[in-house]
Amino acid sequence: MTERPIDNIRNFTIVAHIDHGKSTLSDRLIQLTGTVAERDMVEQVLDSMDIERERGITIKAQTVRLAYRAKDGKDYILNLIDTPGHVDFAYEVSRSLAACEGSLLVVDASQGVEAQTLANVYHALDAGHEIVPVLNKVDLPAAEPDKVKAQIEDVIGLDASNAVMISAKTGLGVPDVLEAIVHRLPPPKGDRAAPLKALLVDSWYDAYLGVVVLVRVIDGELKRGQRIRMIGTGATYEVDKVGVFAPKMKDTDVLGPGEIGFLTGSIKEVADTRVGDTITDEKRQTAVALPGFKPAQPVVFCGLFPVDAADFEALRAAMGKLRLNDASFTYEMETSAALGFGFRCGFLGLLHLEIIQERLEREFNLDLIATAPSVVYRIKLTNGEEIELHNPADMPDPVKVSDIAEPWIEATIMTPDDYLGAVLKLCQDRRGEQLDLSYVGARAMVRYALPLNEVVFDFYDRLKSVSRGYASFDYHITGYRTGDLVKMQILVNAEPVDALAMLVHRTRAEGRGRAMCEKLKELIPPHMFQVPIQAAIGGKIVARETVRAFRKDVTAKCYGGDISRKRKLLDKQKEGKKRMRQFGKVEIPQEAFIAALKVDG
Ligand SMILES: Nc1nc2c(ncn2[C@@H]2O[C@H](COP(=O)(O)OP(=O)(O)OP(=O)(O)O)[C@@H](O)[C@H]2O)c(=O)[nH]1
Repeated sequence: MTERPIDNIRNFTIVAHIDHGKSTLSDRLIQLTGTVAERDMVEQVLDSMDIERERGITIKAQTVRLAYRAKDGKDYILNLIDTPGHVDFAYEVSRSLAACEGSLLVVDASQGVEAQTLANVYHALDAGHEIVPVLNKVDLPAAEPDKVKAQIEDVIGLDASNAVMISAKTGLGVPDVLEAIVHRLPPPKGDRAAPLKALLVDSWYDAYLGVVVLVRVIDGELKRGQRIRMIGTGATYEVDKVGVFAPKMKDTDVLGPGEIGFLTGSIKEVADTRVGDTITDEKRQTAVALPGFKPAQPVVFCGLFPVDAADFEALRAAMGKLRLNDASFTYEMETSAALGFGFRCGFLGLLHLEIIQERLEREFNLDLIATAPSVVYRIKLTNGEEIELHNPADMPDPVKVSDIAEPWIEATIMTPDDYLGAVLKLCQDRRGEQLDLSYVGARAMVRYALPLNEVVFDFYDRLKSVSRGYASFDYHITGYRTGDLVKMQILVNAEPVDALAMLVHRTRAEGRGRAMCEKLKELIPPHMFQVPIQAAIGGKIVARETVRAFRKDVTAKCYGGDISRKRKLLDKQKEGKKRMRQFGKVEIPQEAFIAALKVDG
């Protein structure tokens, strides 16, 4: 096999705000370089998971190697590492960036710079990337490329005078992107004669190959049969296969400096690999390890319980399978008085939670109840001990608590001026503190400090609704602050429902309690007796609603003797019952648990 000269390699990512056309451009690049035969071209090759394709979002970093003959007649290898576009998966962005030398900054010419454009481009600049601005969607009548160029220069401070103008949809200008990658992004640097040094970019479980490790070789060579050592974990393996993504996995004999590819060995579990670790040769080790990354920490927790208690083991098995490919998702067994056996699960954010829940229900055919999402609180006890609280139901007795701290974030929101008032009000209502307000053309850019607790429920949905979809949002966690937080219980028919317990700020407790009771009143069907719903802090009731008594007779409307129709209705009601949970004498529908929390107090 011919050695690939390092000067002819380009490793790059595409950074963009959601929907600005990253996937469409990736597909075009794959198509133009003939990497995938025309007949195999499924739209959006890189977004391979079903849910990713349906929701149009990218979750796992994917890689593809493009072979490109440039106008100068030279053959190049272009490695594209895809990056996820959603804030929940920001950590996956930084690992992809670390494997590359340059980025394409894709900005929708009809929308301009958005919150995630900024967040992602700053990450790329931090990673030392060379950046080529690309203005996409110039085919749209609303495109204003000159204005957007000025924005890129003013807000980001990048020279946009030679931005590439394209329409990823029609293909216009896309060949210029390939030329820009070759001529404007730098080749990697590395020493083939040096001992092996490679970055462990990502790893996942493949049904046929076992654990597959995505690597970026910095120095030396990675070969089949080589014994390697992971410096961070200390583990050693023999390399079974090395190869590249073209875009399907294809074996090669060796990966040289600057190359991105995969290796397999007798690695048992994804958990045995550490993203950011340095891979070296067992016998001839590199002197200096790479700096590595901080592991992704789950920040949002919730309980997941099977609707049918008999599904508990199936749920455990399904979670184990998902965790194989997603080390950022954590779970441990939990029991709830109301819901029985289930799991306390940790996620990177609300979207991550929804995706995992959806995959469990869809791919594993499970019916689940999710409890209130909660952030991780740090509680100082009067005896000096400090604990982390992942579940409001486990809150210690308030007399033993000296203070409670909650995570805060810094949020960047960009919005058309027309909706600024509504956006500010929303942030203010969520205990936000304004840090900064400036303008980017006709769009306002605000920065707010906000408690994460106020953001996890429905902040993003509310933001989209008050701005008619025009505001964009990005955040990062800045640290913990103590606050006047109290545990609020919800009592249904005088019984506390642990799955609905939550920590709230004292000033917001009454409003939220009232809103939850109102919402539950709508969601809990009438019973044969009155069902009081109460919100309580300690022994004090702060809100109350009542579901009035009513006898539900579904067969009343099928007068006449059609017994099969009657049976069908009764079956349907039984089916409906399965999705209910019994609390004492009261049945609460499954949807109530999340819906009750999506209320604006
Ligand atoms: N008119 C027009 N539409 C485009 C163009 N490029 C992409 N789109 C459309 O814009 C939408 C979003 O494009 P995607 O490529 O899925 O966006 P993305 O940035 O990959 O989104 P994420 O994967 O969620 O980050 C799709 O409906 C595309 O068809 C373009 O050049 N012109």
